[in-house]
Amino acid sequence: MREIITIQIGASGNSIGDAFWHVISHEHGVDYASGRFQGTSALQLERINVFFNATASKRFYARAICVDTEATTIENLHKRSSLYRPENFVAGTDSAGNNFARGYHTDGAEILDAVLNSIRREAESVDSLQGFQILHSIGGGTGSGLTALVMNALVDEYPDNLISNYVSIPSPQMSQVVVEPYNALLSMPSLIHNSHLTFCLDNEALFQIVSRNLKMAVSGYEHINHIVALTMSGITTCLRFPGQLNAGLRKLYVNMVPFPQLHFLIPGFAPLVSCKQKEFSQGTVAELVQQIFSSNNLLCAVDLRHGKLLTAAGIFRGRMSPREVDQLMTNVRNKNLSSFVEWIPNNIKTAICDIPPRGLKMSATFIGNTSAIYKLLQRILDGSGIMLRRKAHLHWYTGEGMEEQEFIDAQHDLQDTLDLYKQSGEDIPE
Ligand SMILES: COc1ccc(-c2[nH]nc3c2-c2cc(OC)c(OC)c(OC)c2CC3)cc1
Repeated sequence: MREIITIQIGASGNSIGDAFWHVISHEHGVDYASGRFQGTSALQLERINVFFNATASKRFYARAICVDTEATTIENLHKRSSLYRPENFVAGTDSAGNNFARGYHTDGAEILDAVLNSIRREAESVDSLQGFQILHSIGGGTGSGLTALVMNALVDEYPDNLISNYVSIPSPQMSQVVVEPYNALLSMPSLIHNSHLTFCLDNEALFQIVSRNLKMAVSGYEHINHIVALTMSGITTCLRFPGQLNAGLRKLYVNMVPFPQLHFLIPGFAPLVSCKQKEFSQGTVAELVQQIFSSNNLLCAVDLRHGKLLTAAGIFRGRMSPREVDQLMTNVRNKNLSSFVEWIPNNIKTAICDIPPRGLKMSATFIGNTSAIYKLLQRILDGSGIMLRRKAHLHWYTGEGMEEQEFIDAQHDLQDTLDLYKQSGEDIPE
């Protein structure tokens, strides 16, 4: 079996992780609270080991390392569910204070060995590790700094394994901490050089989806985390259920990422409509196809029309005609050839799983590798650049052992990737 270890870091990473485990434990017939299997189909068990471990008493637990520099988040997880193994909880004694430097150099560094020991124990107990999925934000200190530290260690200790990241990206509209742009900027070198697949979860888009699509007041992160969890469930469908694809992270990477640096992926999900709109929804495949190519259903505040798709993947779930799905997806490509780069033929792939997500008859999940992502990368560059020019708040970082040069080096890394994405929309990058 090709097992994946989930590493959820910081308050945001653990909130996203808990929502993910809530969704996929139900899909696999596992009771979220107890870990007991209550499923009805062999399909739910066939590839359950990709994300879960089975205990001797036929109970299941999440193969998840839950990490934070302070104990509160971890204690709450422990109270919520027996899906998590206590030995996979790693908590520090002092928050990283919304500061990358404390997550990387001080408060995070103090718990790095404990994190790596938990990862090692899980890695040594699986049959054939395929890789990691790391869930974190880059606006806070732990999700940015400690994640970068852990990723540097992972590439050294597990050089042959895939690293995928689900990254919550702060929004200037919803900024909680003034130095979020610095933490996001400082996270980029590690994401650029050590992540193979970086799924971008842009709070700016997610807040819009909740207010505009779902017509709900944005109060907290519950709805946002559920949308993210549904999307993660869609992205991992082919890993978790048998199907026509011999699905693994590496095959997804090889087919979605034409150049190593160009691995910043935009997820989308459909349907994302309010309860009222659901009554008027036709519930057709054509509707799903239209929605997943609409910028309103993307989890990043970018417009697909402002760039070209290098590659795209569509994962359809529910009982539907494969012929109709293929025809509609082929039509999208043929009617919008200018929206796809010419230098990658056959750059759109569709997969179908007849098991729909909970509460839906059918759904579609989109993964786009588009040059339009440069706008999101530019937002991170601009947001940090404004403060850096004034050297505003730098003392919080230099006081923890960092140099201003690290900010400048991160800007150069990010600018290089941004330029490569812009170029990819015009021609084959150099
Ligand atoms: C852009 O063109 C292509 C993209 C992917 C593939 C491919 N080849 N082999 C696989 C896959 C693959 C496809 C998936 O979705 C369609 C997929 O689910 C996210 C998925 O699972 C994670 C996979 C993994 C297995 C082929 C062409």
